[in-house]
Amino acid sequence: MNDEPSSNFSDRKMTSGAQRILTQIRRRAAENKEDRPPLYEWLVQELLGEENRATEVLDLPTSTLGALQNHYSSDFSASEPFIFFEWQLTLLRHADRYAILSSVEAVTGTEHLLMSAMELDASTREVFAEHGVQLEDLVEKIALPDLEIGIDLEDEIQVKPAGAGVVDEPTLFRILDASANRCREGMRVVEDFVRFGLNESFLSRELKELRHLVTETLRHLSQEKWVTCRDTLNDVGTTTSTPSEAYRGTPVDVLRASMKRIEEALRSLEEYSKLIDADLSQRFEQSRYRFYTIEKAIETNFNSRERLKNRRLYLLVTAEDCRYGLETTVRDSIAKGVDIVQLREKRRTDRELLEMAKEVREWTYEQDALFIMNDRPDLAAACHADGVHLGQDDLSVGDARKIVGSQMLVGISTHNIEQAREAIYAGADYLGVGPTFPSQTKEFTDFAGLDFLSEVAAETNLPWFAIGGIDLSNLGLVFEAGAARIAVSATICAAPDPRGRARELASRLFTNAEKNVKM
Ligand SMILES: Cc1ncc(COP(=O)(O)OP(=O)(O)O)c(N)n1
Ligand SMILES: Cc1ncsc1CCOP(=O)(O)O
Ligand SMILES: [Mg+2]
Repeated sequence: MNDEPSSNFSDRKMTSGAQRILTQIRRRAAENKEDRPPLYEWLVQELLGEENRATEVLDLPTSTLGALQNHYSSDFSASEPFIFFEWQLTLLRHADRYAILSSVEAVTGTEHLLMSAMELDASTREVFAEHGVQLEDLVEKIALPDLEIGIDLEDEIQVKPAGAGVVDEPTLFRILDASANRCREGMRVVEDFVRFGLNESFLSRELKELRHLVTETLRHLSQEKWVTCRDTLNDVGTTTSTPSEAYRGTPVDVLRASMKRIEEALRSLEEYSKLIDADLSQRFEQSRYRFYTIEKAIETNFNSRERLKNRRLYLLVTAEDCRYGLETTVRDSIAKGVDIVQLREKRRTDRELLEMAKEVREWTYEQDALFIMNDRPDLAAACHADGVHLGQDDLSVGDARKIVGSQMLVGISTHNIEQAREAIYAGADYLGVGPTFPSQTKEFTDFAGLDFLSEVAAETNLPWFAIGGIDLSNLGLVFEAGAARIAVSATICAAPDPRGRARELASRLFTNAEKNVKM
């Protein structure tokens, strides 16, 4: 069976079986452009055509399965004009829901694709009903018992009932002492991950600073008395542990558990210190909010690194600057190694821009490149782009995320190290770093230059792209400054041979990455 989890498909957790079947349909749809492809019929045909989790969940007698396969072996004509990309997006949105219902890992598999097809397409539903299969039956088969999916494991902890007046001073100190330790220990665990696992200088420093701040606040809380009140042997909490506490599958599980512990501990400190000093309580509250921000930046950091892994060549396109037109430039350059395309149009009406964006979206999708919309989160959302790029004067990351949601990539232009730090802290997925050299595409009076690239290289491993006047002649200097990724425009769009230029740039980036073992 080809149903092992795979993480490479549109950043979803999806089994390789489901991924392969969707790729197959996409190919069929691409070959069959003029027709209105019968996508649901093709999907079911593929699902029934092999042994997989869908057929396993169906669990049909051979004769019924044979009859269904027979039905789906005929030629179909579609009743609706589906665009593959949008069709797949809807299908996966529904499939993901079923995946969440069926396991805590929420890996989307062939059985979830089948159920979404039955949910979304009346004719699929009818055909299966004729063969005695109802969607509800399949849902019942895949759904975990409530106990396993909805349970809050913390509720299982047995704590001695606390009567009125039980929180006397020593008890209060014991609570504060336990929370303070939990908080500091958790912070060490997180710092270790960020420092040694992510190799992130800036975020490590932020964490360290926050740990010192919390320690400083604790110092004001007559901590010397706490230790004398400590009574570890009689602490009921030391012997109670939940199943989730004992199991940590990956370092990221360790990290996440620790981040939650820190937040809980800070909350506990905040609440119980109110009984002693309201100002100190407020400081714990501020530390908790600051930690939420750092948590988000850490999560974004490793997610973005995964999503942009091996994507090093980023092309900015403006139709009128493309010597061979927009479509040829985009398609040819992706074919030769461009991994990300940004539509950067400054003089279009919104309607024109959205139409163009939808086209670039299709071209990039067909060739597995990412598509980023410049400046406009609203249009990025409307055309289902992979991301949006923001300048220093555009919307903030937070405001853009309100429009594009948490899954879309948000990139930010930065021109000095403070802006780069701020962007990391704000949860940007990647940085544009420049301008490095004078550019044919945009006029500048000030240049951040190569030194800025070196500063960013020392500060973060969040994906960042050196930009501004980069071409084959100065690429060596850009690499020497520590860049592993570049964003370019004129050197490809205005080149006599954009394919050759893209190939050469991609090859040099690849060789550089091999040398430096950078992501
Ligand atoms: C990848 C990338 N980096 C930087 C920029 C520049 O963005 P911005 O400063 O907003 O300027 P405009 O491109 O909007 O003129 C970018 N677009 N892409
Ligand atoms: C939009 C932008 N922002 C900084 S440099 C630049 C233009 C990049 O294009 P080129 O590679 O042609 O200099
Ligand atoms: Mg901009």
